[in-house]
Formats: sequence, structure tokens, C-alpha cells
Amino acid sequence: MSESKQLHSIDEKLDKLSINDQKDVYKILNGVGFQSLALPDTAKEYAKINNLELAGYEYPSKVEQLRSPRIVKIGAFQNKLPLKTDAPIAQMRDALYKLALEAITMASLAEVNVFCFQEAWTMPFAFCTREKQPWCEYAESAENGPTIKFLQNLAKQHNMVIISPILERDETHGDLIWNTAVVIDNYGDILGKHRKNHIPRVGDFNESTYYFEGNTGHPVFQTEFGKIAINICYGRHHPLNWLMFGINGAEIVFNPSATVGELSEPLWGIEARNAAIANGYFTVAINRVGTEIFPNEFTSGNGKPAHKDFGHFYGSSYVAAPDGSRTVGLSRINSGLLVVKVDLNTCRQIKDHWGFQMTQRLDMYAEALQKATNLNYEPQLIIKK
Ligand SMILES: NC(=O)NCCC(=O)O
Repeated sequence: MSESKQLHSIDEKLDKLSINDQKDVYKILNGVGFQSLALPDTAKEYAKINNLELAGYEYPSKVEQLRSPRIVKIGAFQNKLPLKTDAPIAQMRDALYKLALEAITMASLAEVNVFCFQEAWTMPFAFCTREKQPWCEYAESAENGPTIKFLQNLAKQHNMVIISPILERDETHGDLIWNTAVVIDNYGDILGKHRKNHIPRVGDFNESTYYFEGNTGHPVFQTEFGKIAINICYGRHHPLNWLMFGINGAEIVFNPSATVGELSEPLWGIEARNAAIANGYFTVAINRVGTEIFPNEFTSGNGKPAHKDFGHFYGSSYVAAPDGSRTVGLSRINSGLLVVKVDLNTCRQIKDHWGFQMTQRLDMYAEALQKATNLNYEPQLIIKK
């Protein structure tokens, strides 16, 4: 389907309902937690001038007697490629940096504290092609590559934690490539990095041609704006991946992604939301936007003709709260910023309410899983005699 014929968003369709019906439908679909957040006029004007979408929501906090509120504004940025996929690498980077500068300036005007880009935001999502050149040239050092240097200045300037998912080149260890999210703190220092744990082998997501499963475990980064973690794209299909970030104390888990409609759209609204419920933290699902067309044809191993496009990356970025409420998503077609104000005290309040952590029986599952990974494991299957 051509870009111009793509559905803008489900919410645009729901807007056609009467106000009363809309209220009832949204309550059932999205839960009652989030309300819309008034954003500064300067941010709204900046968005308009730069042709970017901007939406704001807040999860109203409950005041506690002993702890002060810990209010944090989350910024999630989704975007289309500004140039064609085969633009020279330096030009593509410059165009993406210009867009990133606009996004971060807008986020700063909206008083965002923690900002995250989509997966591999510095490049076309070229892994469908299985071609090594020129795409591997986009890989760069997580410690001193051009993107990190560029963002360190911005993080410091805007007092903002920035999460930058890039294609990492580990120049110290064999020039290996990884799919990595770098966390830069609000002083411009690199707090650390996380490498994608689960690599897709589905559809045109031929990422295993380029990099291995990550080796950084499930780090949670303590920042001035809460304990944050990153579960990169395909990791969202793995409940144990989400679980470990929760066990390590995350209060916000970002899910920078690149995924297309035909493959995953019905799953999109469920997985990050379910993770927020099960693990008692906020989740931030961010997806790429647009259709990326590559110079050479590739096949999808499904008997269908070779083609040059990956399908439609459907955006629809959203935030979910530990009570299962979620924000309305950004559109399926535009680049834009979602700003969400939360009180991190909510995590403990909802854990106390539901008791999922208290009842989760980790020891029982640890023992069962240990047995299940044994080659001679016999499934606990009961058969009528
Ligand atoms: N980038 C990536 O891991 N995509 C896989 C497809 C999906 O998980 O929906």
C-alpha cells in the first residue's frame, strides 16, 4: 500500500464517535490512568513549524505521606527516514542529526527528562537486504562514535538523559557489530550500554546476518530521573527478558523498535502493556515510521516475488503504566514526539495493590526452568491411562 493510503491511526477513527461513546470506548480500550497533558505553547509551535507530531499525557500521581513524588517526563521519538535509503552515509547521518536536533529541542521545550529514539535510529533498517555494504559502514563506537559525541553535548545542554539505540562497532574487540542502546546521562556522560538480547529470525528481519545476541545481561541504569532499562525491539516477545529488567529494579523500560504492519501490528499494543502490568514498571514502546525502499531486490523466503521494500513501519508509539493503562499512540504515519509525565512512586503503589511480585514464585520457576533446560527433560504431561 502506498504511504498516502496508510491509515493515520486507530484513534483518528475513534474520533468519529460521539464524545460520550468515545469516553466509554477509551475507558475500556486504554484504561483510566492517563489524561491529556497541557504542553507549553513554545513546544507546540516548534512542532508545527518543523512539521512534527507532538502529544502529551500524564498519569496523575497519588500523594504518599512519607515519600515525595518523583515526577519524570518521558519523551519517545518516532521517525521516518529523511532521505532515500541509498543516500550517501554522511548525508543520511547529517539529515538524521538535523531531525534529532529538532526532536531534542522540542523535547526540551516540553521539559522532557528522559528521551529515547527508535531502534537503530541513525540508519535505514537495511538488515532485510542481507547485504554487508554499504550498511555495515553505519556501525560506530558506542563510546566515541560521532552519534554519541553529538548527543553528549545535547544531553548536557538540556539536562536530559538520552537513550540512543545504534548499530555498534566494537573496535576494541574484533570490530564486531552489535545492536546497542547507549545511555547518556543528563551531564553528558555515558552511563553504559545494553546490547539487544534476542535477534529476530522472522520475515525480512535478517539481523542475525549482522550481529549476535547481546552479552550485556539486563542492566538497569540509575539516573537522576529514575531507574531505567532498555529492551530492544524483538526482546519484547520474550517475557523473561522483561522480567529480568524488573528484577533488577527498573522503573521505566524503553522498547525502541523497528517493526512492520504485516508482521506485528496486532501484537504491538499488547506486549509492552502486558510487561508493564506483570513487572510493575512503566513501558515505552517506540516504533519507526514509513516505508523504506532499498536499491536491490531481496526475497523473504516465502515463495513470493523478490521486492525492494520492507513494508510499512507503523509508528504508533505509546506508554503503558503498571496498572495496564496506556496512552493513545502517536500516528502510524508521521514523525513525532510523545511526552508522558509520570510519578515513579506509582510503581510501588501498584505493586502493593496487585501483589504480583509478592506472588510470583520465582524459586519454583527457577527450579522448573533448570530442569527444563536439561537435554533429558521429560515434559510434565499427564496422559489418561
Ligand atoms: N527489529 C526487530 O527486532 N524487529 C523484529 C520484528 C518484531 O519484533 O516485530
